[in-house]
Amino acid sequence: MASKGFFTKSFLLYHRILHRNLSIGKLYRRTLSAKLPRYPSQSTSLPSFDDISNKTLVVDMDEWLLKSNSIFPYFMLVALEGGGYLRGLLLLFSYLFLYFFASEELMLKVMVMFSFCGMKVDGFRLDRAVLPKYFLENVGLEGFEVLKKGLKEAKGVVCISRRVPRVMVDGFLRDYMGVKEIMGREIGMKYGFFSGVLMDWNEDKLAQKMEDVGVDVMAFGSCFGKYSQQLPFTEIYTTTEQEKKNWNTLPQDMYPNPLVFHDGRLAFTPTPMATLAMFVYLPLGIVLSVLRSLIFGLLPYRLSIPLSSLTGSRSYLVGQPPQYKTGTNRAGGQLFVCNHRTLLDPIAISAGLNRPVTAVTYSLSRLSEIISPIQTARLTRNKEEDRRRMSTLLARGDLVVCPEGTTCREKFLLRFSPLFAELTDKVVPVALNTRVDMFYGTSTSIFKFMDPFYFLMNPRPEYWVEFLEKVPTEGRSIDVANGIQRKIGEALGFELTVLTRKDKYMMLAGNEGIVKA
Ligand SMILES: O=P(O)(O)OC[C@H](O)CO
Repeated sequence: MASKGFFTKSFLLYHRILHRNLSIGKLYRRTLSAKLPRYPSQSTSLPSFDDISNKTLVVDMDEWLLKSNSIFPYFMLVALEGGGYLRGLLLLFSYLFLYFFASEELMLKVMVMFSFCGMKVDGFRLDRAVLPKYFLENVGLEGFEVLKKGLKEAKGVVCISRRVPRVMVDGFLRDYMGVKEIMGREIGMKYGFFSGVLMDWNEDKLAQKMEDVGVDVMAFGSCFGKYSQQLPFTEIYTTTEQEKKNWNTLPQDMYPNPLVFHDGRLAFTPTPMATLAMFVYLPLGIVLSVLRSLIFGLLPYRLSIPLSSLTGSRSYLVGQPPQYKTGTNRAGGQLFVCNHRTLLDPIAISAGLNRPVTAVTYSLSRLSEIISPIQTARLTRNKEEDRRRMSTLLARGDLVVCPEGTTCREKFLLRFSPLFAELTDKVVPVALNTRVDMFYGTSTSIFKFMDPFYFLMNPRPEYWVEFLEKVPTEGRSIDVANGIQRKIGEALGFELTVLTRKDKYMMLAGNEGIVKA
């Protein structure tokens, strides 16, 4: 009996090994052979899989979805936006120092340590507020098509990130790509803070996941070839970095969820060289920012505009500003309604008109109010009180209102709050646009009083101001507000949304955006 049992067990073991080796052999050949089902490098067509309803796709984010394999910029964003300039500088120097002799794994561990060590776990939102923009700009269209098809038709999709830690990719994959199952490396935590220690990639966890999923698993990413002996993939698709260079970048209009809001100061991808250039430029940027602030704060517009253009900034006036004087309509002044790009919008309008205006504000920091070169007046968010305040101001002179209630960096217009339409019989819509090349002049952080300085710190900040035809405010105020939103949207080529200030702050900062004075 015992020997029979022994033989049965031996036979089963032998069968299992043989079966496994045959499968491995098959996979191994596919992985090494030139006939490997490689993804066509210059084609947008998908690998030839038709019915995938019974299959699960495992997609390696770094190797399949992203065009560039360089992950330094994501760590620099965490270091700079989450930690500050000193942390960013330390990360940059350590990276440049280790670049020539450290292994990829050591570099990764050092980058994680410098970016995360000591950062608070609670409230870590960079994966939702800052990083998605940069990941999206690096998504390859060809790789994305596979993921999209998988999410639509396959039994399941698992996205894995073997290098960039899970806390960094979670927001991007979940909110913008629509992936629900995400596996990645973890970072150690202690007492509510990141320790900065990068945990090893857990191959067993992936193997376990695959076992739960079943046998029909298609893998996308070269790394899977190495692990084909342990993991039960039926097909492996790979690509090389060279091939990915020929991939197209995912166009913005194909983002599964549009990127309306994002946060963070940096307006460029912080590669090592770009970051170094930014640090070298920073002292000059600070001088420029102070100089430009003084120019606009102290000099009349006929001097400040040409002088500031000598410092590199540009303002463009599209079309003619309205030709009339203050006090010619029944309300006293003229009501200007604009979209909101930065805190400097009313100043840009005032410069375009070449006369002072008053701007109504909501949740503006006390410092911004004090240093503002034009008069500002607070709103309360109490409709009756705000109507009263705005009517009084309008009776005294020209008034600028940004009915979106918060700034938007991308080519979208938020919902226009309709109160302004109840104040006067005609309003002048103003379409505004800005361009920055190094720093964003808006934020949701506690340091938002720095916003205008950051805008003016850019090497070449630009403003476009376009005064549109006057619009009568007849009919329901909400229709008037929507009509003006549409007019400004058409002038700028921006998309209209019904999103609000609250939506923006909830998404980026996890609060309602009420700044304490
Ligand atoms: O800083 P934001 O983008 O919330 O906009 C602030 C508003 O201009 C305050 O009135």
